[in-house]
Amino acid sequence: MHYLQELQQYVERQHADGKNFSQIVIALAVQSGYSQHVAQRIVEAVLDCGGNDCRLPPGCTADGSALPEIDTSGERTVIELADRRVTIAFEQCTPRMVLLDGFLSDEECDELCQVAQASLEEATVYDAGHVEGVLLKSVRDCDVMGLATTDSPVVAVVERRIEELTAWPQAWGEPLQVQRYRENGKFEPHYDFFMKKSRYYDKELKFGGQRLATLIIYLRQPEAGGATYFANLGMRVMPRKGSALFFAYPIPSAQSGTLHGGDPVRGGEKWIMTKWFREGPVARAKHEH
Ligand SMILES: O=C(O)CCC(=O)C(=O)O
Ligand SMILES: [Fe+2]
Repeated sequence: MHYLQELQQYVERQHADGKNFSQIVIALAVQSGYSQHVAQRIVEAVLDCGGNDCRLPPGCTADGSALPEIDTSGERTVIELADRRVTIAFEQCTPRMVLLDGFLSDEECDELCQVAQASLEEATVYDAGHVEGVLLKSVRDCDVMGLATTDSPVVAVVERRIEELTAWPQAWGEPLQVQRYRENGKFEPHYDFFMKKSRYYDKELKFGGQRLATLIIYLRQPEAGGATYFANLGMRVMPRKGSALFFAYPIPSAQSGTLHGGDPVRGGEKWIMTKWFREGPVARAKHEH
């Protein structure tokens, strides 16, 4: 009882200080060590807001700085971007996640696969003990290539669309990375943020800072398997051509609830394209995962 009262007082104090719903949830998660999901339930209960306030998380980190975010306010189902109407298929507050349909046209998806095809290379993966990415097929089995805006006009179009969608400068994101999974190709559950105690951490942080969020765009859907799997949420997002999945991790730890992977492909090929958003300008061309 005593403990609950302290939690309640903590939340009420934050509220009185003018913090909004998302800020209180994040502050409580950091302070208490609860997952964001549990922290959200506590704040909802204390403020008796039923979570209504969290329709539009303003997109902030624990220290109040900005995050890439997709504006889903107003219970809209469609987002009108300058060059495309996008449908909101699913959204949730914590972890912040938005699934969009029709983010790319079929032609754009095909063109991007075409552009990437000739330059695909075996993917590497970051391992805490190494400064550079390593080949580790048991963890990540797919081929990748980084796209520059000069590779095709469609890359520049998509980069601008992502910038408008997330209100995040293109320069503060890594170059788009196309990934091709063949049959049995997979990506074991992992976090996209950089691990603090790893050997690669300092090197990565120097160029653009920590990763804050991810946008996965599905370019070609496999015949079976290949869902994006959120291991701690028991949630699978099926790869559908042209759709895009956004998720953010304002706290770069397990508390973010964003442990995810790509299920093994069981038929056909799965092609995706990933954008990783950083805290600041990314100052070099090539990135490894
Ligand atoms: O293949 C997937 O669905 C997940 C890809 C992924 O985790 C990433 O690009 O960071
Ligand atoms: Fe990932």
